Amino acid sequence: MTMQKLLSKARKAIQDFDMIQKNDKIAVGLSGGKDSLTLLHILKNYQRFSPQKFELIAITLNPGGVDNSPLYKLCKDLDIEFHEVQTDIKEIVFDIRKEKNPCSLCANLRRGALNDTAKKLGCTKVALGHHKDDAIETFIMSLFYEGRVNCFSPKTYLDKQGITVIRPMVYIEEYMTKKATKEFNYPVIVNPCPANGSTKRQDVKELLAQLNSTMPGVKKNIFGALNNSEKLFIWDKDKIK
Ligand SMILES: Nc1ncnc2c1ncn2[C@@H]1O[C@H](COP(=O)(O)OP(=O)(O)OP(=O)(O)O)[C@@H](O)[C@H]1O
Repeated sequence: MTMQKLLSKARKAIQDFDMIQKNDKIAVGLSGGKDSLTLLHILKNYQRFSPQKFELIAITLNPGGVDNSPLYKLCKDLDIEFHEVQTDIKEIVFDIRKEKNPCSLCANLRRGALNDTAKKLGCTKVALGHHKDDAIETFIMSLFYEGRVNCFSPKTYLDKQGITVIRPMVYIEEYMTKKATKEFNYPVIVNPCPANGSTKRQDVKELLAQLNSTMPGVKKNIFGALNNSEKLFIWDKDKIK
């Protein structure tokens, strides 16, 4: 039942944003966290009935010193080609650059290494495990911390690398990835990051949960606004003049 629900939401997002084309080779960025493990499982199932035939592989970037052997086993069981790339991201972020706000540098380094590896392996697409709650949180973080109306896109073509990033789980709520993780017993790799859980994203997540309990529907409305570009009423001086 959980897989059927996940598949129906993923299929809708894939179709709404035209994410997959015939003969695509898609690399799932597999962190070993619940979200990308769920994504890998969804795409493996989706492959069976997708109208566009595509190849699927998984890439894991090791930030340094993580035992990812459970991911090798999982991919073997699912019959998915698996690539682990050793990196020195942890050393660069924490020992060399000694970043006070490590998350954005770490995310940039991971994104670059993942896209480069996918390109080298002949992939046309990279799939990331961002879900609906990530989108709502990112939208609010941009507004609150940067004063911008902005969010990541469900599909982005990167012309430098010639690769397209897709996020097939943008209609899937986080609670569903937690449920899938329990139900299918995914081999979750504990995130070794010292900043894990104490980030701005965590603050916004908690704030939204509080708001949503006192004002039910808040998260639904934020997500609705994100999907309604025609109703973006902002003060445009040139148009108002
Ligand atoms: N070390 C990594 N190797 C490969 N892909 C990664 C790695 N870290 C992150 N990604 C990809 O980028 C996405 C977003 O990264 P982020 O750190 O926000 O993860 P997350 O929201 O905690 O998700 P997850 O539960 O999959 O770790 C992940 O879902 C995954 O697809």
